[in-house]
Amino acid sequence: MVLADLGGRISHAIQQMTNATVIDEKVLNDCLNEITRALLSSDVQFQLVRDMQKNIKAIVNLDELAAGHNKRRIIQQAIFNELCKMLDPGKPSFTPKKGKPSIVMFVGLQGSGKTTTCTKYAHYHQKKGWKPALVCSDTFRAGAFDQLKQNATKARIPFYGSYTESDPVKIAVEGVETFKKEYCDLIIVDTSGRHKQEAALFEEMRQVSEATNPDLVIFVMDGSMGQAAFDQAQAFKLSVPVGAVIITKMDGHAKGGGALSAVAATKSPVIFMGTGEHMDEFEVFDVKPFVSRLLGMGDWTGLMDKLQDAVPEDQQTDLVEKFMGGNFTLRTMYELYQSILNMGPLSQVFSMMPGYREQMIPKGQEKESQAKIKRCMTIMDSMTNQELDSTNPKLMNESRILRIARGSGRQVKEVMEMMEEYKKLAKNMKSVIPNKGNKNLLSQNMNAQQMSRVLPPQMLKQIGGMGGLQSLMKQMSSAKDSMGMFGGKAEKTRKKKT
Ligand SMILES: Nc1nc2c(ncn2[C@@H]2O[C@H](COP(=O)(O)OP(=O)(O)OP(=O)(O)O)[C@@H](O)[C@H]2O)c(=O)[nH]1
Repeated sequence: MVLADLGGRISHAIQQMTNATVIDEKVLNDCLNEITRALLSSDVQFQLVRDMQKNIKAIVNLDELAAGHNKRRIIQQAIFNELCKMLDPGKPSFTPKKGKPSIVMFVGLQGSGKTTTCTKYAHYHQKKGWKPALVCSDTFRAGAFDQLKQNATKARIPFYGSYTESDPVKIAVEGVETFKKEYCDLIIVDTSGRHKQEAALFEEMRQVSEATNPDLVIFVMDGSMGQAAFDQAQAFKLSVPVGAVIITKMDGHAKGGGALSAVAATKSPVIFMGTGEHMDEFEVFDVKPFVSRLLGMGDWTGLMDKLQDAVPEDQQTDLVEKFMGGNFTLRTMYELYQSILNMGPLSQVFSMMPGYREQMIPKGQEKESQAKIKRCMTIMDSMTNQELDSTNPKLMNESRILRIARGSGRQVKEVMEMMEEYKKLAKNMKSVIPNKGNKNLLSQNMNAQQMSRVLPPQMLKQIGGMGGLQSLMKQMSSAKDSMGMFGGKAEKTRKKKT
């Protein structure tokens, strides 16, 4: 069962229980049995599921619950807490410190997504001001060094490896020494994998670990891994001091069970998850928001963080001012597009909203829309400052349009289409801002109709048109109230991520 289905089945079981007129032993048992079946078919280890059921029953003693107690809330809370407990080993992993050299070694089976994840991890930290570097000590798979080199070059991250040296330990040590001298503060060592858990793989990992003495060993696991996840994670933990886990491919046919089992086997937390092949499809793994999302309750904290990252705080008022003041110029539209691209793939952003279902944004369509946004930005790159800052559409005469098309290498038709889109957006922006004094766009309680007018058309299409937007907004507002209880609320005192 894929992760989205697991969440769906658990929330359905809770909903069934909530619909019952009276919650008695039978209703509770039916609910817990359905959750158990869902978890087992998601490959969560049997013992973990059995313990969870036992714990919930111990907490929710229906006879002892005094009259007046809200049984539903207590049961829901117990299920939520138990799922969180399964994902929380109770101690945080080693966290590298910016400016202080740390060595992080990645281990995992071949094809788990290790090399891709090393680059994502480096890129994530680089964006936050770190100086990462990548070492390829995978001498087993032909082409491994080329892959890392290609990824690293794309992300502008320094790398080290060799086409001729066959000793992985030697390469790892040389790479680490090289980057220490260059004052890199995050030295990431990618190791080789094998298709199966083999003695040779574990011996090689042990030697690389002994020689480089990493501050943190990260076990990378394919999220679609089945029942074998527990044994696999445990085998790695027995060979090297695994301190954290990254689950990859959570976008595809991922089974939530793998994550739960890996935590139990390694007694280490999941710190990130991979949600796609692209560099930015990588998210910090926080237990409460994850379970919240699993139960279809959304992740307000993650969403707020994403929005915060996309438009830096000091520029937020600026952007809103531009919308409010009616000065929706082409430059404003450019900045808006830039923020959308900064947020990363839209499916990732929307997956944080309550009620979101993966099918809402088909993958192919998302790529097409992002490409269209980029095309528009290329066109705007060929405009003069006067054109970008003008609010007079008449300024864009034929000769200017021809010049822009030539300069950007796009067709005249595309420039005209973009101008039409701009005019529509500028008009709609004005119409949805009734109170110029109120700077808080969200507090204006826009309805779906109004919202649809200010969303770039590509974005609206991705959400599933008007119907998709309506259901999304409905679910957002109804789920907002229950968020506090599930810990998914954007806490004001939320810790700052490093
Ligand atoms: N959809 C999806 N694909 C991923 C993700 N992470 C990695 N991949 C893909 O999985 C495949 C294997 O990834 P690699 O990084 O080559 O795997 P590896 O573990 O380094 O393999 P070895 O170097 O052979 O041990 C590649 O096609 C990646 O693009 C993810 O989060 N989502």
